[in-house]
Amino acid sequence: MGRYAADIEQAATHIRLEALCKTYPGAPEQALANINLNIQRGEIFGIIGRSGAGKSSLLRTLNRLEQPSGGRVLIDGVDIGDYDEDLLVELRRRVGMIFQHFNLMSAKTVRENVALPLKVAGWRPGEIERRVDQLLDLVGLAEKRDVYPAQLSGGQKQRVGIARALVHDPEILLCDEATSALDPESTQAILALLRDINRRLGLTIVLITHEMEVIHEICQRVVVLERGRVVEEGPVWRVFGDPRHEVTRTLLGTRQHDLPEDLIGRIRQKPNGEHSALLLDLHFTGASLREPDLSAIARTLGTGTRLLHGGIDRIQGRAQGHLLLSVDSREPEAAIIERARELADKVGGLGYVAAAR
Ligand SMILES: Nc1ncnc2c1ncn2[C@@H]1O[C@H](COP(=O)(O)OP(=O)(O)OP(=O)(O)O)[C@@H](O)[C@H]1O
Repeated sequence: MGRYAADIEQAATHIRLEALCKTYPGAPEQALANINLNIQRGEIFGIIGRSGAGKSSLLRTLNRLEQPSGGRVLIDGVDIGDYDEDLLVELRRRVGMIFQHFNLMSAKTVRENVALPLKVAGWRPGEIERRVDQLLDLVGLAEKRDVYPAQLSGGQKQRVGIARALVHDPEILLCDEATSALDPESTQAILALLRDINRRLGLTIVLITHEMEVIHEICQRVVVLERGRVVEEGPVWRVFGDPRHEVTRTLLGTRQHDLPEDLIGRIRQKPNGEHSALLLDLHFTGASLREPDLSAIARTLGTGTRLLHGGIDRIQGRAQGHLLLSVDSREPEAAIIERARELADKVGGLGYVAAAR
């Protein structure tokens, strides 16, 4: 992670959305309904939500590819809603964009693809050459400058897309599912590149994705949309570590702690005789910055305590996750949970399992 959420919170607002609404002609529902958001300068900001939640609509209002039906989009405090054609051309140079399917011209070489927006802007050939070389160096594609897109891997194509998006030295980069068409290795490489240009160029990056790993890897803050509304927003460590809205929990489903089948089969609501152990969930949300202290767990819960399932992940420098323990004790559940509170951010009993002998 580059900057952590605390630093980002102190940065200046770069993009501000005020009561933003979007209704498409003939559509029964609003695609965006009263969105209020601040995106800070230099942060990597993620937008997630189910299909049709309004992610693309939101992203596309930031460079006026979509015209809002109501509310305002302010960039550096300036409302872009009244921009005329000339100002829109200038805006789209300040706000670069990359796409899932790269949108490259297949009949043009890498160099020509990157050069095109500069040509359109009337740059002189010598200046174009210098700028294109500089950008291809930045994205690590200098040796591919004269090949055609068909000869490139997906990751390399996206590097061309990134170089092209950076030609006018934008202050904002919009990423529309930029890694969704890539294999895991290329995804990692593109994310590393985005992180690198965010740091080196101070770019504000706004991305939409259905890949939660992408948010986990590079975003500092994330917003969750549902039916055009913001249902949850916050630092990634908070939203991922302690999701509050059901939609967020569903989206994070694969990352969340799920009980394995065999354990589900063994859980009883009540202790079953002598050999029942309480199944205790220690949840580390990241809020307290605490890390699981194994000796404290053993001291507090007793030496008969076993780790059955779970694990700890790290997001933005915070340990997060669940540890599922079986606690072999005759004490009432409430007393065990009370004592366990000092061990984790949240503690809960999930039932009873047969104690190990
Ligand atoms: N050009 C359009 N005309 C009419 N309705 C549209 C148009 N574009 C989007 N919509 C509708 O607006 C809503 C939000 O769509 P949007 O594409 O912003 O969602 P999304 O979260 O990006 O979805 P996905 O993840 O499937 O790409 C959906 O109900 C969609 O059907």
